[in-house]
This record gives sequence, C-alpha cells and structure tokens, in this order.
Amino acid sequence: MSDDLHEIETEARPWEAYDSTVAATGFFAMLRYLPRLCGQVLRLAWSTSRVDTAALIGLTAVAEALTGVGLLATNSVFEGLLIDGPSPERVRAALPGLTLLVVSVVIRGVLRQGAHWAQARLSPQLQRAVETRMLGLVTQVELVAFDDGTFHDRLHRCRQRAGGTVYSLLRIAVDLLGCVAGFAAIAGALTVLHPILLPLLVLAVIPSAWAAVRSARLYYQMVIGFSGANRRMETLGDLMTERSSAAEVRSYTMRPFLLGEWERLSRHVQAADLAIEKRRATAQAAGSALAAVGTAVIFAALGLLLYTGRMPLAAAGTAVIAIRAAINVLTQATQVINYGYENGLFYQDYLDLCAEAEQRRMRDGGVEPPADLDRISVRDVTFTYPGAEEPALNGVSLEIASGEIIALVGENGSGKTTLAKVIAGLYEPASGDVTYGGVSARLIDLDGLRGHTAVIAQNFTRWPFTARQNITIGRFDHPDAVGQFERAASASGAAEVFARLSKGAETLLDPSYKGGTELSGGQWQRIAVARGLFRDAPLLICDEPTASLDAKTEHAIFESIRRHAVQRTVVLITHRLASVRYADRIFVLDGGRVVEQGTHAELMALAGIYAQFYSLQASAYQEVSPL
Ligand SMILES: Nc1ncnc2c1ncn2[C@@H]1O[C@H](COP(=O)(O)OP(=O)(O)OP(=O)(O)O)[C@@H](O)[C@H]1O
Repeated sequence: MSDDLHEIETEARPWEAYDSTVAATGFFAMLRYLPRLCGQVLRLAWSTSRVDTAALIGLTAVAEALTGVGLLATNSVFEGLLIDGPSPERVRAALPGLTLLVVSVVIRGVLRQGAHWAQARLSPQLQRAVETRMLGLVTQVELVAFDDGTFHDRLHRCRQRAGGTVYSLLRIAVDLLGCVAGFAAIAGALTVLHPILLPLLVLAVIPSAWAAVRSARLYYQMVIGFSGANRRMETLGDLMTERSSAAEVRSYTMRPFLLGEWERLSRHVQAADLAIEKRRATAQAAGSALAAVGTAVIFAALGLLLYTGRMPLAAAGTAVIAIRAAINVLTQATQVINYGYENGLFYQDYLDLCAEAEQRRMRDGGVEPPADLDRISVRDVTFTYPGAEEPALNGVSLEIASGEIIALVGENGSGKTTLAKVIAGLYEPASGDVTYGGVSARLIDLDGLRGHTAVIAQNFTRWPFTARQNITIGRFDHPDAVGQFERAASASGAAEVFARLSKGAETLLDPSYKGGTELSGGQWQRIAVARGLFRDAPLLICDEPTASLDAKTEHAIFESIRRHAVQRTVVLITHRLASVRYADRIFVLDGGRVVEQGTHAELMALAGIYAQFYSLQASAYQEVSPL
C-alpha cells in the first residue's frame, strides 16, 4: 500500500510544468518577459477601474521619485553642517535642506499610503473580473469538455490560482514600477553628486542580485521537488477531515494508517526543506560577503575621491546613503522579477483557459424548436468520449413520436445514459444527427431546446440550497410556480419528505451549514424527480429515476411519470424491467448499438436479450415470493 503512495507522490502536478519552466529559465529571460506581462495586467486593471489604476501608478511613481529629492536634500544638509563657522550658524545653514528632507519624507509617506489605498480598491475588482470572466466562459463550454482530462486539469488549476495570481501580478507590476522609479531617482542623484558613482553602484549590486536569484531558484526547486508529496499530504488531510470520508475512516479503522502516512511525508518534506534552506543560507552568505567586497570597493573609491579633493565631504556622505538605498531597491527588484515570472506563467495559463473555453463554447444554431418538440429522430449517431478507444454509441438510429413513452434498456455500460444525453442536446454526436420536429440539433437554439427538456439524471446534483430551490431551480420564472411546485412535490413523493423537515420545503439541504440537514438517498431521489416534473417540459428524460426508492414509492413514481406523460414524450432508462413493460416501445442497447426494439410483448416473443433479462428478474421475484 505504501509503495502505491510513493508512486503517486512522484506524479507531476499539471502545473509543475510551469514551476519547472521557472526554474529552468534564466534571469535575463525573466527580465524580457516581465514588461509584457506587467503591461497586460495594467491594461486589465485600466479596463476594470481607470481612476484607481491611474491613482496607483501616478502616486507610486511620484512617491519613489521623491527619493531623489530626499537624497539631494540630505546632501544640502551635510553641506550646511560642514561649512566653516560656529555650530548655530552651521545648523541654520542646514535648515533649508532639512526642511526639504522632512517635507519630502512626509509627502512620500502620504503618497505611498494613497497608492496602497488605490491598490486595496483595485485588487478585489481585478480578482473579481478575472474570476467572473472564467466562470462565465466555463459555464458556457460544451459538456464533453468536462470529460476531457486536460481541460479539466487546467480548469482546476486556474480555479485555484487565477484570482490570487492576478492579485500578485498587480502588486508585482507596482513594485517593479516603484523599483524602476526609485532606482532612477537614486541614480539621478548619484550622477549629480559624481558621475563615477553610478557604475560603481552597479558593480556593488551584482553579488546581491546573484544571491537573490540563486536563493529564489533554490526555493522553486524545493517547491517542484516536494509538490507531489505536498499534494499527497493535502489529499490525506482531506480524507481525515472531510465529511464524505469520515464514516469509512472510522468503520475501516483507517486512522493509524492515514496519520502514519501523513506524518511520514511530513517528516520527509521537512528534512529536505531544511537541506535546501541550508543551501539558500550559504548562497545568501556568499552573496553578502561578495556584496561587502563590492561596497568596500565603492567606499575605497569614495575615499580616493575625497582624498584627491574631487568630491566634497557632504557629497560623499550622501553617496553612502544613496548607495545603501540603491542596493536595497535592486535586491528587491530581483526578487520581484523572480516572483513575477512564476505568476506570469500562471496568468498565461488562465489566458489559455479563457481562449480554450471560447473555442469550446456550446454551439448555438438559433433555430427555435417546435413548441412540443414533435417527432425526435436519432439518425446513425456515433459518439466517443474524449480519450476513449471505443465509441460509446455506434450507429444508433431511433424515432420517438410526440407523446410516446420509450424505454432504453441494456447492460451496464451499453450506452443508455450517453444516448439520453445526446437526445437532450448535451452531447454533440461525432457523426449522424438528432432532429426535433425536423430541426437538426446542429441548427437548433440550445436554450430553447433546454427549455423544452427535463432531465432526471442518474447522478443528479444535490444542490446545497433549500428543498424548494432544489425543485424549482432553473425555472424560478414558472408562471404557476406555487401550483406546479405542489403538483410536482406530491407526484414525486417529495411532499412527504418536507413534512418531516423542521422548516418544510424551506429547509436547507446541506448539513455542513448551520440549520441545514441531510436527506436519505431515496428522499433525495424524490426531490430529483420533483425537479424534473416541475420543469413541465414536453420531453422528460428519466435516467434511473427510482434506483434508491422503496418499492411503494417506486411504483407511485412510475404511475406519476405515466400520468405526466399524457401529451408529453418520455425517455425512460431503468433496470427495473417490470416498470418498462408499459412503455410504448423499448430499445435494447448492447455495446453502443440498438440490438432489439419493439413493445414488451414483441420483445418477449423475440426471445432475445430483453426476454432473457425480463425472465431473470421475474424468476428472482418468484423465488422470493413464498416468503
Ligand atoms: N465520461 C466518460 N468518459 C469516458 N468514457 C465514458 C464516460 N462516461 C461513460 N463512458 C463509457 O461509455 C460507455 C457507455 O456508458 P453509459 O454511461 O452511457 O452506459 P449506461 O448504459 O448508461 O450504463 P449504466 O447502466 O451502468 O448506467 C461505457 O463503456 C462507459 O465506460
């Protein structure tokens, strides 16, 4: 068992590709990529809120540019203090510079706060814009995309990271802007003090920059190396804390195993983490030592300039402060670049997802379907799931007359659910066509078709809403919502479920929220049936609508469906063949093909697969009947 876990541990997370790219990319490649990226994010910010973006950029640029004013004011203070004369006179001479310095520091502080405020306003708007766009696009994507692992992985990744990424990128763009403005201001001030100082500064900063990049890269190596183990730990943590697994963790006495695995991985990660931290510390120490050498070179140069009288003492003092400030700015810039690049890759991932979602948008022909959908024809339909080797449907043809009840039966995996989804317009066939009153599914208005269809799905969703909302969902605008709700609830047996709930139909059906409750499998199924009936649609598709129901409710529901079927078309999928015998026609599927069709009597007379299944089920009941 443990070996299995080790195997899973080493599996790459889909986004590790991006982490690896970061680790493999050189510093200068990052430098080239970043301006484009910052431009993209700032454009997005601009389209989200012009005022906040302008305030953020303007205030940051001016605040950082004031660093230069502060340095020149410092120089003026030194000059005042170093003139010949008594102390009061020197202080007086330094006062204008000191005032300018104080004013520049105060203004810079205020501007920075203003920039923070603008950023605080802008970030959530940006995050919302990005997430809203993603959710808006993804909910319009064709259903089959959700069976495609690659799309699903990217979607999952973006769901986790897109909002946070754009938030980080905005900060990075602004930090970078601040670094550029701050460095330009310092460089300007240094050049005014003495032209040789700027090249010397660059020399001194190189070791610190190297140390920052090396340390960042080691950090990413650590992230890559242990993301498999971290993900595994996350999974184990979820298994130990989630409601869905809580019962089995206890009944299968899984606690020692899960805890043991979690601890083993945790120790493994911690040890390796420490080893990397040691290497980072070494790199940083080496960088600091080299930076100290670089600084010593600058100071030696400054001393030489002073000694030879080519630089006044005040300018040398200011230069020392400026050089320290510049080293800080450049060190910060290298870190921002590394961080920015990584986030940039995730942002690109989000842009790719949006592009793919646009491309896979459900196609919509726009032709209104007939009001009662009329005759539905399935013609030579083939459908293969993404990545599957065999088609799930292979040349299926059938006709469903308006108002008919047809049943699809067959072994597990024979293609019944897939065919029902094709008929409901949820999957587009690879070849062949489905027509509704002569209108091809490729030309039909999909919203119109959905409005005329109700699907009681095999794996229906247990919406974490109230019981009423669970039934009326998607059709809140029904003209007779109250009456229709009563009818659907009573026909499906859901009304009996409400009677036992503390707040009746208004009870929240999710125990993980305060005041919420859980239903049994059969009670949920009644709600799902009520949802289908409430839709009041001319085509009702029922995929195993009674799988979890007791015999009495099952019988009642089939009766309801038959009553409901008056002037409506019903496609019924069930393994309970006793309920199928009343269908107008029965289609038997096998390996994605229709192999038998006819009424119950015709199929029994045929003595094929259907007759065999039916006799098996009937004999099982006969065997138990003496009890
Ligand atoms: N999302 C999917 N991705 C890949 N293959 C799928 C997917 N869903 C179903 N299949 C495959 O398609 C075939 C038909 O599946 P389908 O669900 O239509 O069968 P079914 O007759 O409804 O089965 P059951 O009686 O068990 O509900 C099966 O071989 C199944 O493994």
